[in-house]
Amino acid sequence: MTRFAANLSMLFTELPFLDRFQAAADAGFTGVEYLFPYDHDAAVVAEARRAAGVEQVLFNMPPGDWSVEERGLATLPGREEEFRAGVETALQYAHVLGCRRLHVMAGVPGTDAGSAQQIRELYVSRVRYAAEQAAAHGVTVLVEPINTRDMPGYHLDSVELAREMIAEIDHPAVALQLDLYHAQIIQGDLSELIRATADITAHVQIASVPDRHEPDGGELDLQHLLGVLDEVGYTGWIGAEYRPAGETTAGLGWLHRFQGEAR
Ligand SMILES: O=C(O)[C@@H](O)C(=O)CO
Ligand SMILES: [Mg+2]
Repeated sequence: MTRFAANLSMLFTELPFLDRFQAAADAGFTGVEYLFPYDHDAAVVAEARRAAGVEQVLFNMPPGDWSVEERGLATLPGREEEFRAGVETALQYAHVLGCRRLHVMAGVPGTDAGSAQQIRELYVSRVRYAAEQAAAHGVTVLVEPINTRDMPGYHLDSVELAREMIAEIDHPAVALQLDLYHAQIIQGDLSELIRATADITAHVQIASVPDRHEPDGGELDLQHLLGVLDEVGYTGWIGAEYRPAGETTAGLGWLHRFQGEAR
């Protein structure tokens, strides 16, 4: 049975954050993910999760100052202390929330961040550090290629680069977060991509392309993609990370259709 997680940063935003857990459960989701829990006390978020009876699948490590377009610290020189403190905070939340996956965002290094080689070395050392800390807590650190139309200048802008980085970091607690929405915009050829990355993929996300709405519309064929994930033996979670075209529950026909099918 395919397991779908509601991304609470995008779904059920009609409701306050803490109410979205129950809304996701009521809609039929068995797991949740979101970008950041840090505006709330970990115990309060954990109680919302527990009361709703959903699994905490994923969230992101602190990204720096989101309001000034910082999108992760892993490639930003001179932010070592903040990066390490963020790893610690994220692992504390993961412990309280019972979460086994943390996304570490690469960041937008900018033109004054150093040479390509220096940025690469910094990225490798920071993600390796996060993985070493995470492994001690039974947590896997994920890296996610993001398309630069949505996030201009984002460092990890291709799946090929993610594979190279994972190989170079060479730590069992690092894996790929394969967001099929970004991957379609970056390169397409998704069936082959799912097959080629099956050995390193620990989390998948879906949305329609190009609008990032419900995953059963636009240029992707969700039924086909779920079939390929089945074919390669993917048994992990699939995050529904899209902006609903209208009210969230009104657009959940896809969930009922695919969850209802014995897969
Ligand atoms: O795809 C996305 O945007 C997210 O998965 C994320 O973590 C960064 O915004
Ligand atoms: Mg994503």
